[in-house]
Amino acid sequence: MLILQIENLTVAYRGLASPVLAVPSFRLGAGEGLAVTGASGSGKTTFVNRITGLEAVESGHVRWGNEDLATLSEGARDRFRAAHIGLVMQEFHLFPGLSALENVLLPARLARAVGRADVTRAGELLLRFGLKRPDQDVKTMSRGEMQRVAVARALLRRPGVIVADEPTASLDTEAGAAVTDLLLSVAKEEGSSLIVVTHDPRLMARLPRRIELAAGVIVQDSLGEAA
Ligand SMILES: Nc1ncnc2c1ncn2[C@@H]1O[C@H](COP(=O)(O)OP(=O)(O)OP(=O)(O)O)[C@@H](O)[C@H]1O
Repeated sequence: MLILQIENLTVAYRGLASPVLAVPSFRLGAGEGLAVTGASGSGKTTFVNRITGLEAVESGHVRWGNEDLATLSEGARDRFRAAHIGLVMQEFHLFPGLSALENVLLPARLARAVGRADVTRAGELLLRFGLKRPDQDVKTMSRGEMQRVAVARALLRRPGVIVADEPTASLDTEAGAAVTDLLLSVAKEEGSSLIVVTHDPRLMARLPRRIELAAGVIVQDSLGEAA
């Protein structure tokens, strides 16, 4: 169970008058759900890339429990992410030519030896997600099916934190609703924190807390409104 605590996080690029992200203080309790919204260019991806350790925290602190991503090397951040964060991206990043099952297992295969328990869990996740053909090549799947494979892959190692960047953006209403249901129900069952970047009002409405970014600043936080 990991609490997210951000302090004085600033991301600035040379030549730009102001930082693209400036978060003086932010906290998300373990197991909580958060929607991150904001116009194009407001800093959502920048935020996600820093809290997941995909990119270095050069100014400020991003702590998950006692681990400060600002103090970790790229390799250590990668290991931290592999152990604790399940990532679902808008572009699914699946490998065509590999089956659904192999795609779910791939990150685990790259990180370590894959055991029978991993294969069993991968198959169970796919089945639960309504994908009855684990051997189907992902390149023959619909977008909704591919996104469900990507969600299954993110959940294989039971991450304490699930981060999804526009997980329903390229899906039709029905497929988007299916992916939303899966993310919410699995996060709840496993007690995982769930952070979702989204413009999708249906998805937003189902998360207990919402922040809005504008020009790199959190301009609205529904937690503050409720208090
Ligand atoms: N490497 C970079 N160098 C300069 N500017 C950058 C760099 N990366 C991002 N930016 C700028 O930072 C701002 C925030 O970008 P970011 O991708 O986080 O926005 P976003 O909210 O995710 O947008 P979208 O919804 O369009 O994906 C943008 O103005 C972008 O142009």
